Amino acid sequence: MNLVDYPDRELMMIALADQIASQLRRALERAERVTLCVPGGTTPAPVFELLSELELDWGRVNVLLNDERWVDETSPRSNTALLRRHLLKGRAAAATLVPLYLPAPRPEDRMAEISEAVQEVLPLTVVLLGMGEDMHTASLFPGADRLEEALANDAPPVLAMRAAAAGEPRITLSAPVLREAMHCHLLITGAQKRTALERAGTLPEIEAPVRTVLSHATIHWAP
Ligand SMILES: O=C1O[C@H](COP(=O)(O)O)[C@@H](O)[C@H](O)[C@H]1O
Repeated sequence: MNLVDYPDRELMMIALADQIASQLRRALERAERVTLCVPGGTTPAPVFELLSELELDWGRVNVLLNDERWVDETSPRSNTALLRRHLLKGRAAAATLVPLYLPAPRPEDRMAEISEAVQEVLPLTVVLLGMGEDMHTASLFPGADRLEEALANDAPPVLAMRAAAAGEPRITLSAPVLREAMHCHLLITGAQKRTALERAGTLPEIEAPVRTVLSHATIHWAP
């Protein structure tokens, strides 16, 4: 595991935002457009705030979530709303959001459109992932209904996913799309997630889905 320990969260968020911005800048020297893929949840807002003010040709950057809860943007659970509040503003307002949620009762109702839009922005240039204490990443939850399919090498790029621990239905990128990213970062905070990360290294992917990216990712941890 390529694990970087930081003395505190603030330092970690600054270092991580700088690394992501440099990787995007370097990729923009060789490609017309690049794709940044980011998590939702409670951890990444500080890194989003820092990134949104960094110098970058944001007009050539696609921004895509790792996963979304099937709720509209008025919900406090919406990862898209989090992105709009903390990342897609300031300099980064010029980036293009590729939505993982479109209004409909179920993810399956809009899957064809969403999947087509996602495939147009692959491969991911930089993926930043989070992890839950249950060792899920994106919406690859232990015990989820389509987890085995999502972990397979021939998985479709985007899947609907349901799991007891997930609350509402989810839509998520699959494991091969995450693993094939040019640069992969996993952002983890606190003692409980550190213990969960170490445990994930000893378990099969089906029990600890985050394991699917552990050999590809730089893992950033702070207490
Ligand atoms: O539900 C989700 O959880 C994970 C972890 O979130 P956190 O609140 O523990 O930081 C997140 O990475 C994912 O994108 C989100 O949908």
